[in-house]
Amino acid sequence: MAEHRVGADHAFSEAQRDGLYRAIHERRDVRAQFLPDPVPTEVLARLLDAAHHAPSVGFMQPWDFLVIDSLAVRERVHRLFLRENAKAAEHYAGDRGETYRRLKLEGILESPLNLCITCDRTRGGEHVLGRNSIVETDLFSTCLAVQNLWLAARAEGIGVGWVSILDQEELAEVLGLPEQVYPLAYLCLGYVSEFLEQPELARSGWRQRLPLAELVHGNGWGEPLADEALQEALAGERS
Ligand SMILES: Cc1cc2c(cc1C)N(C[C@H](O)[C@H](O)[C@H](O)COP(=O)(O)O)c1[nH]c(=O)[nH]c(=O)c1N2
Repeated sequence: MAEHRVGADHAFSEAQRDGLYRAIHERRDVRAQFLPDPVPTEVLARLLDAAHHAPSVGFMQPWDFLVIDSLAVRERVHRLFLRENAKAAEHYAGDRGETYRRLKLEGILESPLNLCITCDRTRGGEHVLGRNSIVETDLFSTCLAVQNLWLAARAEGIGVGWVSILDQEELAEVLGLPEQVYPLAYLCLGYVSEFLEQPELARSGWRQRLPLAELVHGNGWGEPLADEALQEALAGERS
């Protein structure tokens, strides 16, 4: 009798799995490597569809997508960024301040396309299944839509950069958002000259990836894992 492998009926083929993990590991936040080439319509449609297939609390689907190709709108958003980034820079002094000022933290004008993914906090009515205790679950859901799009974009060879150094109220005004609609993610999209191997912040010495083995606990905070083999496997994972 053939050996039964648990899950074998439902697992993807090895090549498909490799593709998924590759998208996860080689996804980057892109700021400095955008090319001006437009994102083809059918590719953009696939990315938006990937985002729309994210999980959401109570199947609320609180997201909307603003496709921003107008240079005038991008210039307005870029001005918001410059203002907020000047404020952010004040938090860092000395060498750290100099390093901060050298960081490229957005590609709003260089990328051919910007996308704002919003969260309608009222979608689904008064009571959304699963959102009784934790009201932020609509925001969490929308983050998952962002991640779906980000990974699908990597598979399509398209870079995505998230710009959060923006005043949300001013951004909402520039984009004409209704009161209940929160501008959750402002993204820059486009083909790239390269995908960096490491996060840009790691490369510039700002901050390194933490060792995974130190972040995984047993049955309570700080408890060792019962499964020592898992502990060893985690220690061997890529940095
Ligand atoms: C919610 C949120 C908000 C931001 C980011 C990410 C996320 C999840 N990141 C990108 C962030 O710096 C990046 O993800 C990490 O440095 C790790 O790099 P990779 O994404 O793995 O390349 C980001 N990057 C940037 O240059 N400007 C920004 O304003 C932001 N804002």
